[in-house]
Amino acid sequence: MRLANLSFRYARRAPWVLHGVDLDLPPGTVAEVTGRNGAGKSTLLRLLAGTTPPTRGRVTGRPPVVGYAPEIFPVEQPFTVIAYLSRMAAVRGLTPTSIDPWVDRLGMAALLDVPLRDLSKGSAHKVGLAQALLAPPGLLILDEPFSGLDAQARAELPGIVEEVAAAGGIVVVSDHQNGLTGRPALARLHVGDGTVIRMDHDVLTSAAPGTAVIEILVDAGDAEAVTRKLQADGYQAVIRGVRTEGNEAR
Ligand SMILES: Nc1ncnc2c1ncn2[C@@H]1O[C@H](COP(=O)(O)OP(=O)(O)OP(=O)(O)O)[C@@H](O)[C@H]1O
Repeated sequence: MRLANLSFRYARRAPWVLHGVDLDLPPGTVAEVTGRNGAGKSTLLRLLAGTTPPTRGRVTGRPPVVGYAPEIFPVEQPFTVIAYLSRMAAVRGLTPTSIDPWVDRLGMAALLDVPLRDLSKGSAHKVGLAQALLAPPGLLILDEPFSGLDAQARAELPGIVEEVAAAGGIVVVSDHQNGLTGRPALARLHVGDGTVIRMDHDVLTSAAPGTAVIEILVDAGDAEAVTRKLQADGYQAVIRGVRTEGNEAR
């Protein structure tokens, strides 16, 4: 899946939330989105999920089955949990039994007959996660998935992420609680100043102790040549991101 020169703002004269974002997310990628409050993480997730169209630029190669669990599950719907999940299963062409494993894994058995609007915050969050997982997602977008979850569901979530990635799915998680930190190949997408910089955890942590990890800015057009030269000189060098606006790469 690829984002090409993607820009977004909420209104015509509003400031750009994201500007000129280029991003490649190969199958099996697990990425954690970081950035300060208001940086644009949830906006990026909605653009990835396709629930918000970009103002400019393109998203290509989005997998056909997208599971999206928003930060706040919309409970103002006239259904019980089981009626809602059954409908979601039917919409996706699945039988009602597709709900069972998620009821079990997320610990939702006692919630099935509860009206959505009576759910606690954490329980509503579980329903949001379950609906995103009903059909095996080629792209799974989780906005603050650990927020408000009880111990059983928290413990279950990293395994669920691994299963989706192992099946070739892309998983993108916005997570202030660092619930996936420690995963060996965790891509980090840092959102700030309207841009998204990719910092791969394994690159930063695989440096031998005592090794200095340095970041340099070069003209975007020179980035590949500079990287090859550094590699030829024996350095570990990767392009972490390109800032279209400043025409720089780091
Ligand atoms: N529906 C909206 N209409 C107008 N502006 C919005 C809307 N949603 C978000 N914004 C603005 O877009 C910017 C990015 O918001 P976003 O929710 O994507 O940030 P975030 O990084 O997810 O923040 P947080 O960490 O607080 O959840 C903020 O300035 C926010 O005020």
